[in-house]
Amino acid sequence: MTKLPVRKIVIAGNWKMYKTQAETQEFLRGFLPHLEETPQGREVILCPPFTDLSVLSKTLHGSLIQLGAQNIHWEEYGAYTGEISGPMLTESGVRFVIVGHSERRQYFGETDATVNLRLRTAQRFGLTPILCVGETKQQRDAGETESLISLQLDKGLLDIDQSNLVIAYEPIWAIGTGETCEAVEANRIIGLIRSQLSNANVSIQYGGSVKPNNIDEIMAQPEIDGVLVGGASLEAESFARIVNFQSL
Ligand SMILES: O=C[C@H](O)COP(=O)(O)O
Repeated sequence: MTKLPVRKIVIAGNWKMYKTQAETQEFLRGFLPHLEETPQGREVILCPPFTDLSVLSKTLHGSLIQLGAQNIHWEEYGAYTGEISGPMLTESGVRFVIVGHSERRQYFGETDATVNLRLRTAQRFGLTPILCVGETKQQRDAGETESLISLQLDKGLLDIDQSNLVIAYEPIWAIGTGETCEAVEANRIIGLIRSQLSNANVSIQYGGSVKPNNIDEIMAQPEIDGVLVGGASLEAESFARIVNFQSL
């Protein structure tokens, strides 16, 4: 299948709970010059901790990089200690938000129902959500990958506008482990995800131990429209190599 031009290439760095503001400035000094070599049409997103959003928003104004957040609450305001709202994010210059990352599901009790609420709210405030789905090693070994992902999509995407959405397939066993899912297998699962969508033009990323040495092969796969990068997005040179991947 040929990639349609309407499917955007979306490359996002998820910094998780890494980088102070000073470290962020240092990263940008090393990273920004590399964007001069970035081919047109690639959407580059940084999703830092909340405390870095304002500083990034000011520094990145007018650059190719878009800002993303790692979470959004479904209420506009209220007594929700530790959460953040849509208006707070948009005021900080945020355009994208990661929803349903496996670390949120595993450590913070995120369910498909709360994922759906967060997705709806992100869209209500004009943000583009990046919905994460993926299976554990145990679920893969039990042959449950396809049914699990199908359920995550069914419940997560209830009443969601698929014209303003990015999906990330992140097999949990490949996150932070150095064990990448074979590119061909990631392509197969992403094809299945696409077949379940009402809008075939949704950009679908792969995430899980994406590195400079495997990015070209991953991006050569016809169904894969981008990557969601954890560890390798923390270092300027390695994230620059990923953003400036070579088409095979
Ligand atoms: O959101 C990013 C993913 O969790 C991937 O993390 P990783 O690249 O460190 O494996």
